[in-house]
Amino acid sequence: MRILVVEDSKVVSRILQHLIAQELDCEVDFAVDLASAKLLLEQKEYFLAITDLNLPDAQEGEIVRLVLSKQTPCIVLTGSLDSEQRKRLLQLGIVDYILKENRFSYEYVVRLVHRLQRNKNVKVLVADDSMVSRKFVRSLLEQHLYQVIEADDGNSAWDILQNQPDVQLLITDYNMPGLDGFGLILKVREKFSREELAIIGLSSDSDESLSARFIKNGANDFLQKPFVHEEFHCRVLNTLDSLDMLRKLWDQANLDYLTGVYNRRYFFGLFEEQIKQIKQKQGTLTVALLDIDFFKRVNDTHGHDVGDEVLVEFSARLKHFFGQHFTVSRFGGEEFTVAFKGLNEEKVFALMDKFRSQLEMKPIATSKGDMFITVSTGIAGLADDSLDELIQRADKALYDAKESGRNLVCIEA
Ligand SMILES: Nc1nc2c(ncn2[C@@H]2O[C@H](COP(=O)(O)OP(=O)(O)OP(=O)(O)O)[C@@H](O)[C@H]2O)c(=O)[nH]1
Repeated sequence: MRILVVEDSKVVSRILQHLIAQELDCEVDFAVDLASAKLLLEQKEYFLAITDLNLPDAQEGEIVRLVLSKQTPCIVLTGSLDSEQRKRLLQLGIVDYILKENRFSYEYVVRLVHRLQRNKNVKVLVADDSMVSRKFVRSLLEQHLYQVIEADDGNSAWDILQNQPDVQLLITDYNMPGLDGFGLILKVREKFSREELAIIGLSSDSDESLSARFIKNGANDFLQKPFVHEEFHCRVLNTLDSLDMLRKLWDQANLDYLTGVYNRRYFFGLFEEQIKQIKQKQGTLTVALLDIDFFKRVNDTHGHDVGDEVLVEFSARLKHFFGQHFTVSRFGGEEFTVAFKGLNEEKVFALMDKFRSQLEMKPIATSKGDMFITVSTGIAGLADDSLDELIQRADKALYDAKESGRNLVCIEA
């Protein structure tokens, strides 16, 4: 990714250069006037440009028109801006303008660029029965490079969310025929948690209690129509930053830091809950407990880092083999579980034995060369006991597999 900075002040260029190098993974070209910016824009393709408004050879903001004529998103960084200039720039379709006021201004620029990089992969659903309003919101979102999907009422928004669960932000109007904004949010929050989907409510209704009601019903934020560009973008930016933060927190709490598979805490949280339903419906749950054989030798012979590499690749294989349909977790050290809902012990045995033999045949590539490893596995099916007791029974079967020579799968006796 390549960024163009057009700035005649050496101090500002240096600050930007420093912050970009620290925070962003991209290449940067600097131009000090319109002429050199023109040359660069003819030679190279830019993800976006950050430009000063007044340059030594172009005092009237010509640089903005030039950048936009190349279909390059443009952020204006300027010392001052009157309300006429502001209006004109927004109408031209710049991403945003930032006043050079203090260090937070430059940090905001970098945060914005960072966000724009990610926005290309962020889907936003806009639900509004007014086409004019929908198109306006779409145009604002597209200036910030989001992928935009439109729905003209609450019910079609709900259908889209069912089919496209990777939508990260829903922007919904209040008054819509059929299912209104509140009805939609209530339905959505039954299925999508705050880590999965963020919601911003919109309304032109003058009822002043609407914003609080939207938020109490599960929206993250609310915007009163008509709104100005800047407020819209700041709120979307903040909402998505909070979503990212929540997701990071969720990952830290539920995923194993080394291998990225679920951790013990997630496993117990999920199955303590599910076990009740499985028992009520007389369903089946089988757990396999896996332990890499002689793993201590890998660490002792090649070092802890190589041990880590083996754990990472072992988890990746486990996830690849089972992860699409079943729950793979790391319980700690070199011990893992796979939980199989709806499969009995015999079926799980067949799957685990296939995994075991594939692992034995294909060495793991590490920085110290290829390594053959094997795994022992114990299997137990849910009976009339607790999750802890189920794990203990799988552990006993694992002990049998180790005692019987390792590289084996055993079902509880
Ligand atoms: N590299 C690495 N090693 C770990 C990690 N967690 C635990 N271990 C090591 O895993 C090893 C487990 O060894 P043991 O429990 O003695 O078992 P083993 O050598 O696999 O032998 P068996 O299980 O009896 O086949 C120990 O050396 C731990 O230090 C980790 O996150 N990274």
